[in-house]
Amino acid sequence: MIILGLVGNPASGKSAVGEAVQQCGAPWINADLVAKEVLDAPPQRAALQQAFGDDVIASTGPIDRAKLAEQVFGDDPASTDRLRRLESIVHPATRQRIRQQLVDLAVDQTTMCVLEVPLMFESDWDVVCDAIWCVDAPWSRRCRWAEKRGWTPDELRRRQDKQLSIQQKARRSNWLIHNDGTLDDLRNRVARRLAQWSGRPSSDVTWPIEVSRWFDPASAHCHFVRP
Ligand SMILES: CC(C)(COP(=O)(O)OP(=O)(O)OC[C@H]1O[C@@H](n2cnc3c(N)ncnc32)[C@H](O)[C@@H]1O)[C@@H](O)C(=O)NCCC(=O)NCCS
Ligand SMILES: Nc1ncnc2c1ncn2[C@@H]1O[C@H](COP(=O)(O)OP(=O)(O)OP(=O)(O)O)[C@@H](O)[C@H]1O
Repeated sequence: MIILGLVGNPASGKSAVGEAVQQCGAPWINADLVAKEVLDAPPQRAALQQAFGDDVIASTGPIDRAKLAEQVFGDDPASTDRLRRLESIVHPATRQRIRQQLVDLAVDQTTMCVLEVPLMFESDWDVVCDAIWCVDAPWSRRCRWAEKRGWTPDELRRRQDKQLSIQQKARRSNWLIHNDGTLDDLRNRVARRLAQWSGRPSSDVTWPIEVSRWFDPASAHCHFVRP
């Protein structure tokens, strides 16, 4: 199975690229969504309550993600300590679930899947990827998209500062996507790049696209999850 990694700045369009590749027939694993499920699982809830108290999690009811975000995405060292604590609670089970999803896809003879992990390099997921695409967009657009999630520009900046810089991410990726057009432009750029990667002229691109007809899974360089 070919694993295409997606990384980039927060609120830059990684998931939009993930959805575009998924439309080409490659299942999409989104680490943010996996981590969300893990955060609500009973062992992690119990650990969170112990670490962060009733302020972020009452004994019943959902975890207050906004309050937790306030506690961990600050600029001060105490916030960084709390973020490390949160990661130590959430990351091991998240890693395990992602690994299992990859194995399941490989067992199903999937040709290609997309693995979107904001902390791709920080958590060493890059080593399982056959290629990595890095997504970025102009700051003004990202602020607009972040605002729709209720984040201020300062909140967007603070989250970004907790990650490797976009220059470091781009340097360690195979392709930097500037998400500066429409969603249709993005989708078509993705399709053209997939065509190029599979050795087809990009003029060949006509929708619908099926990556299983374009790629030979045996060409995957990483056999980590081969059953
Ligand atoms: C603090 C939490 C509850 C805030 O939830 P919220 O719904 O506001 O954000 P969401 O989870 O959708 O993340 C949005 C973006 O924030 C950034 N972000 C999230 N966690 C981290 C982190 N540990 N370090 C740096 N940036 C992060 C990423 O760019 C991510 O795409 C949540 O982000 C969390 O549980 N984080 C720890 C788990 C984690 O590291 N997830 C990242 C993928 S493994
Ligand atoms: N080219 C575009 N034109 C218009 N809207 C876009 C474009 N690219 C992304 N968006 C929108 O911007 C928002 C943020 O995009 P997306 O969720 O893909 O970012 P992300 O990088 O995955 O964010 P994060 O990792 O922080 O969760 C979404 O609502 C998405 O639909």
